[in-house]
Amino acid sequence: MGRLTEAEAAGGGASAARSAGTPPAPLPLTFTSPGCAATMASSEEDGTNGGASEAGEEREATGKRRRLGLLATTWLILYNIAMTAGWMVLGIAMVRFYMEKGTHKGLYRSIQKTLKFFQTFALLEIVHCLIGIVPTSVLVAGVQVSSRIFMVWLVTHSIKPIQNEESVVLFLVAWTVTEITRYSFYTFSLLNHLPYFIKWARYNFFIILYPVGVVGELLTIHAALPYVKKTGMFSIRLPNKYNVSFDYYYFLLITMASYIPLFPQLYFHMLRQRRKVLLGEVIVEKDD
Ligand SMILES: CCCCCCCCCCCCC[C@@H](O)CC(=O)SCCNC(=O)CCNC(=O)[C@H](O)C(C)(C)COP(=O)(O)OP(=O)(O)OC[C@H]1O[C@@H](n2cnc3c(N)ncnc32)[C@H](O)[C@@H]1OP(=O)(O)O
Repeated sequence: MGRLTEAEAAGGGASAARSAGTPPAPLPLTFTSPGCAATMASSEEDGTNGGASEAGEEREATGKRRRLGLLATTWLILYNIAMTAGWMVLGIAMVRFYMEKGTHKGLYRSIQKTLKFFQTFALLEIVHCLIGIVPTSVLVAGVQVSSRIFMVWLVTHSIKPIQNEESVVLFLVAWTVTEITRYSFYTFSLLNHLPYFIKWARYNFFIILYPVGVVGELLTIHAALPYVKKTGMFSIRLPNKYNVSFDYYYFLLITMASYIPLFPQLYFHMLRQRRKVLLGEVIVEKDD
């Protein structure tokens, strides 16, 4: 499978696709698409003409909202507002804590309830995708959300001795800035009043924040390893009546290793989204 840039799609690429008997890919993928894309890679097919005039974009957005339905749009607006507010509260609490105490020690403890609530609430993103009210790939959303839930509940919440690690602050800051930007981007987009700065921030901040967040997460899991090994927490040893064994220590090692194939997929997905939205590049799959 090859890919066409916008210029190719407009000219030779599109005609090549036509002459091959393949109709050009429908652009853009709308909210009425049947559910979510099935694979991470397939999410790149949803080309959008980012180079269209503002009026065209607005018409397109309005059309999209109409097709999405009032109920789903209203729900998404409320959801995104709530999430923006939640992550803002978290961000302000972190800044206040640091200004008052002058240390990061105790910071996680002070914000953990808000963090757990809003990060767990983000499970709805997988639901949104499954029921087809957002066009994100269910795999992309699933990997993103489940890795966060794992970090919050099965690592940071469960392993108290690591809660004061600097690496926890690293991923908390990366997550918080990202989510305030991301949810406000969705909110303003749904309201058809998207300031350019928010759009720019949504598709540029991640370039630094994604690796920073991943480093924070990996260092935190790494810091947890000695404790997990010593205590044998969440592990099941043989012999037992079910004849099964599970070692959380090795599970953590495997999880760390799984970042190697999975993180680049998410990162490149975001780079493709960036090219599409900021640079107006249309990526069209063509048959070889
Ligand atoms: C059980 C053990 C599990 C262990 C797993 C281990 C896996 C390890 C690998 C994972 C590493 C992850 C690390 C991560 O946690 C670190 C960080 O997050 S650090 C901070 C930086 N992070 C980021 O920048 C995150 C970037 N990620 C995202 O933005 C999303 O999660 C992602 C799902 C990747 C976004 O993808 P999406 O395809 O949705 O992109 P867009 O935002 O451009 O949206 C596409 C279209 O969908 C519409 N949309 C999406 N969501 C909404 C919504 N809530 N409301 C309204 N509309 C929505 C959006 O408007 C776009 O529409 P259109 O194309 O029509 O304009």
